[in-house]
Amino acid sequence: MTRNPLTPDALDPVFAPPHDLPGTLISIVGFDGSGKTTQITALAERFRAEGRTVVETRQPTDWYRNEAAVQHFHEEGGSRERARILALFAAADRHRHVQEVILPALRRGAVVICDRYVYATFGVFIHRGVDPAFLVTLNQGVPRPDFAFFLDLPTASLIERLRSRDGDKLKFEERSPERIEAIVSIYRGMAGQLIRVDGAQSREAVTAALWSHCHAQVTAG
Ligand SMILES: Nc1ncnc2c1ncn2[C@@H]1O[C@H](COP(=O)(O)OP(=O)(O)OP(=O)(O)O)[C@@H](O)[C@H]1O
Ligand SMILES: Cc1cn([C@H]2C[C@H](O)[C@@H](COP(=O)(O)O)O2)c(=O)[nH]c1=O
Repeated sequence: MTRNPLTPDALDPVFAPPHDLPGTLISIVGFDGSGKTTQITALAERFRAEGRTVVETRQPTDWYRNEAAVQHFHEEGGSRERARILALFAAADRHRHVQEVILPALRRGAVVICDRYVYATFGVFIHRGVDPAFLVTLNQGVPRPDFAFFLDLPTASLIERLRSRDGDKLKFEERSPERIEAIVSIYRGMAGQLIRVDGAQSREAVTAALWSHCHAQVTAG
């Protein structure tokens, strides 16, 4: 599979100018099993305890996930041509989710915590041979998160967690250490766009690290 490099500034044109809405957008990315769901639940609990309205959401949405071709692609893999087609669908799903869920919640002043977001589409589709510039074009105009975190873990730890959670029911990428490594390297290449957090720490330590980055600004909002 061809892997095109993602240059450090390549992601910048994807984002709209900084939003001035009363809410806060937080994205948490990382390979499957890195602890995103666990941390989103923990952060949401903390923000609610501070009296904030929180919207927990995710991309891709079920509109994308429930499509048979998508499920086949994630379970069994597929060609670069198929990946390009699904990249179009994933971008449509993202723009729809931004317009219908994220922006309305930010306008209401909510803390929106999004599992994955646009970063993950680069991880998945560059690995499958899609040109990064094409992905930038498709996804252009999405709001830049106020905070975007990357939960970084060694491949062996990811595999251990996925196996203990899902047994043998692993997806195409999850079944191969080389594929995991390739996708995680794409996330690491987005340094500068993402705040890296050591996801191998205890659940509580990861939550504390995320909280320390964002709580002051968010609870003041
Ligand atoms: N810090 C941690 N230490 C040990 N185990 C953890 C930690 N965080 C999460 N886990 C466990 O690892 C597994 C994966 O966590 P979780 O479901 O939160 O990851 P995820 O990134 O949301 O996964 P996916 O993308 O596949 O939905 C779960 O069984 C969870 O209980
Ligand atoms: C297009 C697209 C796909 N993904 C992928 C990455 C994951 O393998 C699955 C979602 O898995 P989850 O563990 O159920 O969250 O979809 C993505 O994350 N972003 C995309 O744009």
